[in-house]
Amino acid sequence: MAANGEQQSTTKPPPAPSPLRNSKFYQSNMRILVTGGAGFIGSHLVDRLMGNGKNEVIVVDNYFTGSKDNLRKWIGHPRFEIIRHDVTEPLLVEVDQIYHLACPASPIFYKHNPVKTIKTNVMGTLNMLGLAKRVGARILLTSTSEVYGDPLVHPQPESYWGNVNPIGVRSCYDEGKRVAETLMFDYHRQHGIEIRVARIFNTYGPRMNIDDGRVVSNFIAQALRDEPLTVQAPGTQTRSFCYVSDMVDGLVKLMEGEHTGPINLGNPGEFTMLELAETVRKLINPNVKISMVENTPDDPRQRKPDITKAKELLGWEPKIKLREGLPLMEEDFRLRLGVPKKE
Ligand SMILES: O=C(O)[C@H]1O[C@H](OP(=O)(O)OP(=O)(O)OC[C@H]2O[C@@H](n3ccc(=O)[nH]c3=O)[C@H](O)[C@@H]2O)[C@H](O)[C@@H](O)[C@@H]1O
Repeated sequence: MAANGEQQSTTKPPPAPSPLRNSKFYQSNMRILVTGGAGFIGSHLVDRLMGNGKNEVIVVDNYFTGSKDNLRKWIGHPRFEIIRHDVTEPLLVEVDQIYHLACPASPIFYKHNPVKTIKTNVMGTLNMLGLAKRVGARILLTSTSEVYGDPLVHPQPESYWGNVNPIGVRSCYDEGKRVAETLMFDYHRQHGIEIRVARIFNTYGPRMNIDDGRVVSNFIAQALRDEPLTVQAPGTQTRSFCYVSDMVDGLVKLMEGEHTGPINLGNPGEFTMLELAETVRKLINPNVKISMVENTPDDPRQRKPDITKAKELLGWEPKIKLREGLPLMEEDFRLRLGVPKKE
């Protein structure tokens, strides 16, 4: 281990990138693959990558939770391509960078077909690492705060190994992402692949599926529909919510920087679910009720990122506070649900 806690590559140099990169007539545009690019975070990342006016972006998605609608503005653009493909099957494309996001992230979706979830994490990551090795691409994995399980250390630094139930209903995702991280580091050590590992904490913003099932989208949709906000018991469990544009900044900085990670990306502002419900109620609909409902097994009791590494190594920290981000998401949900703001 190096002094900063990162794993060092012990063997081969990285595979050579395409000869085009070193040729006299160098292509200035990067070819970037985004798996899960039609999803919530993926589509915001695509906007950022396309926005620099040079990159060519290829999206791969099986549309289980993603939607072409999220990419509407890029469809037909000469530097943009979209492929309906499931990452559990191999893929061959010539690219320079791979952002590997593909996997359902909301507990109700990842628990819906747990065998498929773990296959996506394990075989999907193997396939993308195989592609990175073959074409000499740098690959970034979006891992998750769920690798810390129900954490006994608070806040969670990257050096914490976690407290995960290996046979619980969440393990298809938690353990799946843990294996995905292992595969990333094994390919790095054994084959010299250039890797980047981000551990993403709860993220929210426009384009989340309205019936995604995660807490911020649930509360906003419920407040707009005049339905009670469903706080899962005990309501004192905490989460830290990062606005999606901050998250995308962090992902791009990690990919472009020199550090393999793992690096936590999240907003350290910590709230109980009851506090979140109160905030949403005050902001959107003061008449709405809060109802306490049953929780699901193994729900982490506390979660807050230690972002010292992200600050020091990437010069990144989130800018948007929950109170600033929620209204932006409210606006998007109002449009999609057809609920105009009352004067
Ligand atoms: O939002 C995310 O980015 C994260 O969402 C999930 O993690 P989790 O923290 O369980 O997300 P939620 O389903 O939004 O639950 C957060 C908390 O809110 C509570 N909750 C959820 C839904 C609801 O209607 N009411 C409610 O009180 C849950 O009990 C839990 O304590 C995923 O497992 C993570 O991979 C993902 O990074």
